Amino acid sequence: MQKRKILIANWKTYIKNFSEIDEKIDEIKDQVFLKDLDIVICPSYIHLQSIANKLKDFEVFVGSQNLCSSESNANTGEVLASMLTDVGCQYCILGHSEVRERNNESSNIIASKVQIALKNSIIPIVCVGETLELREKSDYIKFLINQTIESLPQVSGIEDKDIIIAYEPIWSIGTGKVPSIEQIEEVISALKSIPGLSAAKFVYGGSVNEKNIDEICKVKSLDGVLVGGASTDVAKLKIISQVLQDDNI
Ligand SMILES: O=C(CO)COP(=O)(O)O
Repeated sequence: MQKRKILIANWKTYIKNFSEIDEKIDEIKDQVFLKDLDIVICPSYIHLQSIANKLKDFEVFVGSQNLCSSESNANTGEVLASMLTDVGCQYCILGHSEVRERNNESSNIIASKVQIALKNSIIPIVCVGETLELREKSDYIKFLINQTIESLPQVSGIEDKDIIIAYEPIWSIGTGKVPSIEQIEEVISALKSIPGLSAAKFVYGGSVNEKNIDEICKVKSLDGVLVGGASTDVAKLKIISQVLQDDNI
């Protein structure tokens, strides 16, 4: 059975002030038509509550870009999963390569964050991806399968849980370089072979924009896309959402 398609907008730190955020959300409400698609907006922590409030009666979801790996009280500088749930956050991006690299975050830590997200009714969007060097020099499929398994709590324990696996090759993020249909297909079908992920959705991220979304939609094993830069432009977001809905990827 085909899963409902999803468009995840990772706004990273592109949008810096509340007035710009307000404008974008109003534009999304006015212009983005949703029928056969879920849209998740992932702003920085500071803008999350305001966006969740603005989107309360509108069928667009809100996600965070990380969460704390602990649930205790003393975590200076962190945001707990329960705090995210409290402000209306339904999704969370975990293991993004920018976070893995900056925070030296291991897949084991990401696995514990996935567990915490699920416990707090947050759908984890688990990012995996290889560097260009790894793709050229070693068995990248084996690496990606291992990275995915290590980034999940315990594959047998997550069966039937709502989880999103995002394949984001690091060499494609923000570079304009997009893998071929065959290259995406190869990775997605390898990741889908991991036991226990029958309920999971699989999305692609890395330089997705309004011009290449038609081509990316040819990857029939995908359930959607994770978009960075282009998602902060509502006109582009609108085109991407329309193509996803029109095309049965
Ligand atoms: O990192 C990404 C989404 O999480 C991809 O970013 P770009 O779409 O800007 O390449």
